[in-house]
Amino acid sequence: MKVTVVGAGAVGASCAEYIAIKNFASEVVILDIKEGFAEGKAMDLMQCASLNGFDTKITGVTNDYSQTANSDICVITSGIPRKPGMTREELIGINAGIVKNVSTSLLEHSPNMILIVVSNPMDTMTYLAHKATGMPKNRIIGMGGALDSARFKYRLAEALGAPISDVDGMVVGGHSDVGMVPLTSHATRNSIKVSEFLSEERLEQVAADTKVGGATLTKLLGTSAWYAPGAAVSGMVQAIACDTKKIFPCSTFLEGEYGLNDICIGVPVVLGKNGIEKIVDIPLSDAEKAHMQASAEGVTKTNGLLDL
Ligand SMILES: NC(=O)c1ccc[n+]([C@@H]2O[C@H](COP(=O)([O-])OP(=O)(O)OC[C@H]3O[C@@H](n4cnc5c(N)ncnc54)[C@H](O)[C@@H]3O)[C@@H](O)[C@H]2O)c1
Ligand SMILES: O=C(O)C[C@H](O)C(=O)O
Repeated sequence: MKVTVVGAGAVGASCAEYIAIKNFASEVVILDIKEGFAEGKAMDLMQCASLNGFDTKITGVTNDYSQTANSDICVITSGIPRKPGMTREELIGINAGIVKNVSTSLLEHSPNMILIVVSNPMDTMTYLAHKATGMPKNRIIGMGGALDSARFKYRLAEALGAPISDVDGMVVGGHSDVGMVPLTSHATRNSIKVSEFLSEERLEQVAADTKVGGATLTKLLGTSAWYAPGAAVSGMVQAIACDTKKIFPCSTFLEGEYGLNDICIGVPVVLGKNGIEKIVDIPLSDAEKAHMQASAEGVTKTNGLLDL
């Protein structure tokens, strides 16, 4: 199993590290445009191998796509992150050109790859990769919901005073400060609905804190987060590589599901060796349906800024 990660920055390196530590891939190639940067990150990570007990071979390359040839899974993390006070959508001007270029270069050398898009604004970048490469929709997957759901579970556990392992919950919709749809009505603590433990007001606060999860960290860190994003990507890569059929909320091209068309947005999907193996249609409450519709309108507006 060969995995390529484009972008050796904060998220790309974190993702490569988690993939290596989980020890399911034979090879990880990290590619960056900055001379020597990916080579340095790869060498540093390889020097963790004996300490952390993994056999994955990690190599770094400067913009040489021939080294990514025949990758099974490719991850795009290249592009600029936001600074405090910015929205993800403001990154489109620079990141669209990068994602278009990177996705087509990857496809030239790995025609059968499954592509995971991380760069922001992620739903629009996933849509762009779809249009730029013409790849089948099951092989282009945007990462956002897996991270947002991890943040939702963190906030729920905090409010419940419960261990995170006791909590389950999912966030669908667009990966943006306003577009996320935390599915509070489906969230549980050890199969008991969280509404049995928390007031409506407290649950609204949990949802609000979840939606600004990325912005909160960006304010604290001065740039956007990387540990949980890297862990979220590595979980998705593992599900595909090991054909686990686990369900993750992912951004995927919709053709009528959830009443939406010609858009990539977060919905629950089954991940396996073919990428997105099934889009899972779950019943939403009226309020969740309305949030999903508004979220889709926001993503469509951002998609309209693309030069396709
Ligand atoms: N979808 C999500 O949930 C999620 C989570 C975290 C970050 N992000 C996004 O991921 C992106 C990366 O974030 P980061 O914190 O790692 O940024 P970073 O600045 O640390 O790393 C980005 C890397 O991309 C490289 N790069 C730029 N153009 C390139 C190109 N054409 N080819 C190859 N490499 C190129 C840069 O040299 C840099 O090393 C940002 O757009 C950020 O908003 C998304
Ligand atoms: O917040 C960001 O800009 C980065 C990422 O999308 C995140 O949610 O951490």
